[in-house]
Amino acid sequence: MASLTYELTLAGLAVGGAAALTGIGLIVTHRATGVLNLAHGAVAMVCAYALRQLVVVWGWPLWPAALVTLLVLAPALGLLLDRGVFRPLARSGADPARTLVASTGVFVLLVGAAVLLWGGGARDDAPVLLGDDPWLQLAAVPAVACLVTAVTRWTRFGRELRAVVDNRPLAVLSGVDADRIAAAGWAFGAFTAGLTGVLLAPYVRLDPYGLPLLVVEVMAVAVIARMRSLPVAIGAALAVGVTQAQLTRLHPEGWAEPLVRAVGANLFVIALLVAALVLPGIGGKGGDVLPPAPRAGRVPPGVWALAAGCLLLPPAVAGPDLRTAVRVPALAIVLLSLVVVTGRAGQIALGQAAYAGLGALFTALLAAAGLPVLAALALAVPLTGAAGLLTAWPAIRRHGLALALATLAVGVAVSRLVLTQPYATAGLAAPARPAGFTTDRAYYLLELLLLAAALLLVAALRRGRTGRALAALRDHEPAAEAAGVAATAHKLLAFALAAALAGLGGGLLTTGVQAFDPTAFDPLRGLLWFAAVVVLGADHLLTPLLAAPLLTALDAAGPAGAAAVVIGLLAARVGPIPPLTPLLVPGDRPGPPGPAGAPAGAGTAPPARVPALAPPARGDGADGADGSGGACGAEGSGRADARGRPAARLVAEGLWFTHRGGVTALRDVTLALPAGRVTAVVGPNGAGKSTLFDCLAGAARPRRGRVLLDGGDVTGRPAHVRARLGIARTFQQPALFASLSVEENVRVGAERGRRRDRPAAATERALLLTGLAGPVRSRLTAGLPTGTLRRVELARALAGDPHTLLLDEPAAGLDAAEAAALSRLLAALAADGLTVLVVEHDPDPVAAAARTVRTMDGGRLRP
Ligand SMILES: Nc1ncnc2c1ncn2[C@@H]1O[C@H](COP(=O)(O)OP(=O)(O)OP(=O)(O)O)[C@@H](O)[C@H]1O
Repeated sequence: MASLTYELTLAGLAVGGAAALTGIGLIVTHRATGVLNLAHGAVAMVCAYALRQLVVVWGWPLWPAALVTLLVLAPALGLLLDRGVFRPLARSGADPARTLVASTGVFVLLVGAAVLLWGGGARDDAPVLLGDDPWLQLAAVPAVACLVTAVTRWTRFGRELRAVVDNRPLAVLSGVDADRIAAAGWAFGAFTAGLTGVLLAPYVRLDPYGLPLLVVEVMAVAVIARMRSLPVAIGAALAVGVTQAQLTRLHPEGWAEPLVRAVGANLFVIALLVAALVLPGIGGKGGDVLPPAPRAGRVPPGVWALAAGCLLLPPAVAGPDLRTAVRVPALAIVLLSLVVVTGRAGQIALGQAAYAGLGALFTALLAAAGLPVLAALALAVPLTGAAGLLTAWPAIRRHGLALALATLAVGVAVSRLVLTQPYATAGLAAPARPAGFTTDRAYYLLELLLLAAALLLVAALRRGRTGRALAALRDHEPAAEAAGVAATAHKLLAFALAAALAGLGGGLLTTGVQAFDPTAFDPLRGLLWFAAVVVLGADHLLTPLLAAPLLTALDAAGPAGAAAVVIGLLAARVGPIPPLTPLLVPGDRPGPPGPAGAPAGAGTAPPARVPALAPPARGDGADGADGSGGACGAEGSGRADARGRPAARLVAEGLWFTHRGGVTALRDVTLALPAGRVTAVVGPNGAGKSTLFDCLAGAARPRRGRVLLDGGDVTGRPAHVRARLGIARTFQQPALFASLSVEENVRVGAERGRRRDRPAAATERALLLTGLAGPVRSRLTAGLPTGTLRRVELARALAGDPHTLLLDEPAAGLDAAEAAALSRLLAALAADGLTVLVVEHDPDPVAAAARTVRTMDGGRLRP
């Protein structure tokens, strides 16, 4: 028994050692470059194949071949990735999401290239580098860790590396060559990837798919180590490795047996799932979702015709056998799911293949249980949607890197723990096609019908209120929440709907090809589909219609791996070349929904006492009413308290707030905002004004104290709820939804604010009030002058019919005339009963016009 324990521990330590090497490589690359290299495993696989090529095919002696592979080839590959992909991205200031897309592209590209070069089959003749002694393999771990520690602690390079990690711009200013540091990080990361691949290949079968995915699984250890601590990564890797090995001793009887076996074989997957979903996310918050393409555009009718032609061609020209073609509409529906979740909602979704697989599995299981296949499909779709909801719940609070990892972890876990497990799929037959649709041609037409229905559904979603809210969240999450959009609910909706659509596609696919094949829903497929949709234009309905025939044709007609190489090349270059919406005509954007439905006349005009904002004289395309009307100083029509003073509508009561870094930004701040008055808070940089503002608007929660609205405690209410209660806000930097037109920006506020019953009329009124009712209403906000952007933000805030308006430095970037017009407007709105808070740096014209001006300093309001 003791010797079995020893043997198993040793085997576990060997696996854990390889995992630890992966963790070290990932952490070092991440620290030096800021990139979590998803393609680490693909580099490992390429190096393992290269060593095999040198030794087995070309007959080189083992050690020279290993030295060439690890010390020349692997670092060269790392440098190539740095120069060819990631450095241009870093220089162009690409956000983390785009970098992730590029690393997904590199992953797909390397796998495709390996399949092209060496074929897709598994090989079991990988050269063994360190013999059978696991201690030797294990010794490599502390050796590499010590090397890394010594280099980072005691060399000039290490000091510079730490300087770059701490503050890259500052390090560059003090003469550190950050590019050199990043290049070295990539070279070293690729070396460790190579070492992992070469050590692991003899123990697992060498194939282009398995090894990269194995390395994805062991990413868990780097995540557990918060991409930071080498000892934690090593400890976690060894612990999981040993536990996994020891689990093989358990042999429970009955139903638990296959489950324990599955868990025992996939403990790293479970660790990844837990690390990605349960541990606090790595990476920052906000602004790191996939950005929209800079311009949506009108698609020339010819392109739509081409797409329709591609889809209609097979049944028109091919004979009765459409074996390959039946994959196309099903795949298009799966890809359409990515248009919803990634394109419209901006969420990185790397695990979509899992939902397609679950849809296929549910359809097959329900059909096997005796349901007619269409009923099985109809039930499988909501079931998959529910699975999407369940898995999205912990994932949606994450952003960027953490979200990518969470969705990838879900994809890998579903594939490993469900789709490939005998307890879920043993003896499962593909569902028979529905009666009347048994021939390929008839089935294809049925799929086309369902695809058309799915397209119509998604088109309606995108055009409507929900689509605008999703785009708003994607473009600027804090601003969307401030406008009243419930972020969590909308993201869940996007994930669940996308999962349901992917489930429909998966169910159709498995019924179409008459086989349940788990490899069709492998996590690598998920990466390929994600990359394909992103490079062809994620937020466009045409993308799935073009990508599905392209991928299917490349798979069927091209050499194996060709589709992955093409898509991988495009995705890896997605940063350096302009974002790919090649089929769209720039600038030729159809106008947003017009004022149709808005009642004409009095219903849309600003109230007589409120002057509209003057359009700037610069001629930015805006037009509107003349701002000369004057209700200046006509404040104070709000309700009054017993002593005749206006009653306070919004009250901050003894607020204390401490930021994460330990800075106490608010110290016992009490402020009452009377209804029907403009109140200003002025103060120097760092006084705490924005923090107070965030506490009032619901973007931050005070440590102590309360926020009261009309006497009710709203301290715990989030930003979108406060917007619905009537508190609207603007931001210090204009925060707008870049992919929406001016009018659509305002419309989001009208649809989500305090009064939502007549959004078209409310939008029109806000546009008129802010001088934006002319042609500028259909412009995208990118490129508009700051003064106009501030007016769009104000219009969005006013469109929800708030009773309280919080304005953060509204005069910043305005010229004197614009600022004067703004203070006239605010005074008139206050005269109409609006409660206004203006936070300003200096007592400028806007703040000066306020009835009450309070000064803030060092987190306290002066009496
Ligand atoms: N996210 C944050 N994390 C840590 N500290 C913060 C954060 N935001 C602000 N602070 C600190 O809190 C204090 C108050 O900052 P705040 O932005 O509220 O001041 P402010 O008066 O609005 O200044 P400014 O006009 O420059 O925006 C400052 O010392 C600032 O450095």
